[in-house]
Amino acid sequence: MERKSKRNKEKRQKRKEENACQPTSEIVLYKANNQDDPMAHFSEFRIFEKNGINVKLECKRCGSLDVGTIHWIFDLEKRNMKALYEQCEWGWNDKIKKEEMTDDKAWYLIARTTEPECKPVAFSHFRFDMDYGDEVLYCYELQLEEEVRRKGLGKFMLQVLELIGFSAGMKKVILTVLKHNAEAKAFYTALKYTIDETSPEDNVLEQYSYEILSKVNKKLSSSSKVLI
Ligand SMILES: CC(=O)SCCNC(=O)CCNC(=O)[C@H](O)C(C)(C)COP(=O)(O)OP(=O)(O)OC[C@H]1O[C@@H](n2cnc3c(N)ncnc32)[C@H](O)[C@@H]1OP(=O)(O)O
Repeated sequence: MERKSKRNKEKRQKRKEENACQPTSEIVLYKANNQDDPMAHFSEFRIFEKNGINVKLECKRCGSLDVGTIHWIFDLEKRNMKALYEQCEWGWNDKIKKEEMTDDKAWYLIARTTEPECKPVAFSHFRFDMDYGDEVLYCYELQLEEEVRRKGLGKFMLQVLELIGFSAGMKKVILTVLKHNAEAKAFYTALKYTIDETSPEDNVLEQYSYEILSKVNKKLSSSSKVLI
């Protein structure tokens, strides 16, 4: 008994010390959002060469993207998602979507073919943000051109997002998926994303056309490394 209570006391003390060492949410988010390049620590993950795809990843704030890239991002989003949005109460609105996608908080992970073409073929719009009191990497979009799908690039990019988010101290990677987007649902399920506790549940009064999925940062403790 005595040993146990002593151990409990030690545990409580350790937890107290750990909590005292935890930076506040504001600091964690400030640091995450003020990085020059969230991929700086993961240069080895910039290249994806598999199944006939040869692309390079770059990670930039929306404000650092050139007009041509922003135009392509919106065009791909519209080609991939407009019909799905229109199948539910969300509907599609160019102006609202453009505003969301060019918000100051928006970060982009972009895959381009190698030189000399440097043609963009896939992107993710993500943000470091607070969500119900948690610091999260919110994956707003992961969009691939049709010709590069089902070759492992989506999986690779999502894993890079996890690396970026978890190493910046985010508690989870979270996203919203339309329930009738069967391909995306199969993809996130294959990558072990599960229903987030904040996902709304259908009831007799209200049915939701979307669900919120997440993957938790299991290693988040004082002993894990926040790299920035
Ligand atoms: C938060 C959001 O952005 S939701 C919207 C997601 N984006 C879209 O719906 C746009 C159109 N689709 C896409 O851009 C892509 O197909 C994505 C992002 C959904 C998936 O990326 P991909 O590169 O095609 O997937 P990837 O090849 O990495 O697949 C990994 C695994 O996911 C599963 N998977 C992926 N696509 C499918 C599919 N269409 N049907 C069934 N399972 C699938 C498989 O288990 C696959 O492994 P396998 O190929 O060894 O069987």
